[in-house]
Amino acid sequence: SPRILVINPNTTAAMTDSIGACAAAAASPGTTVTAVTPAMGPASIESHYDEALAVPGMLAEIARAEADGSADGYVIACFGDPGLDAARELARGPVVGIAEAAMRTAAYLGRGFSVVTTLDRTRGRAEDLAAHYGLARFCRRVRACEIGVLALEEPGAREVVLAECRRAVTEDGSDAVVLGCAGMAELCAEISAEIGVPVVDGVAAATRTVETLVALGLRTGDRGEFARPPAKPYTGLLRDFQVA
Ligand SMILES: NC(=O)NC1=NC(=O)NC1=O
Repeated sequence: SPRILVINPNTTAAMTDSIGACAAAAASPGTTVTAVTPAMGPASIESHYDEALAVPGMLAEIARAEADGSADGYVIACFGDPGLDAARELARGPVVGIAEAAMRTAAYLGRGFSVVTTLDRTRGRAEDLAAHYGLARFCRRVRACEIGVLALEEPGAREVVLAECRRAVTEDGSDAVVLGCAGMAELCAEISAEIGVPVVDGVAAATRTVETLVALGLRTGDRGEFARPPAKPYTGLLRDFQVA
């Protein structure tokens, strides 16, 4: 049975627990889902700086799982898809980010989707990812709740997210809404029930996507761009990142 490692690239264990529960709920009965928190990195990812500093800790989790042979595929559970291409160089099995999975899934559901994310400053990243994945024509708008990632747990946050999702339907004419943060995963069912269009949570979408790729015996091509990185020294805090 497939073993999926879900990596929360930030270092907030409570978020890892919530993400892991959503991934496990989405997975098929025979699939094993393990969620992990990196040993180092930002408490949340809300800027390019946070995203850059999340990558080494996330990659270390993939390197460990590859050394153990303990995972058949990986989910990177942050809406910036941090370190996705580097992860694909290290992993034998498929690696899927929650933004790519959610956007590709939403594109099956109609002519256009809106993304509802956290801080306004992260909207550009979501727009860039849509374009990078060839989905700019499907992504009608990226909206921000102006709620910090760790503030999603606070009272009143879910109402703000719900209101923004409603506006995505009434103002953007979107056929689907994508939740633009792993911290929103547990709100998906509730928001879906309220707004009358499909709501895509990237944690669930990525988990099922990895499961499907593994079941089809598919993995990242390792002939060229995504071959293992060339061996070389890394210094200072990165000295343990030398690839065998
Ligand atoms: N757009 C986002 O808020 N992304 C995220 N930051 C995190 O720490 N986790 C996410 O999913």
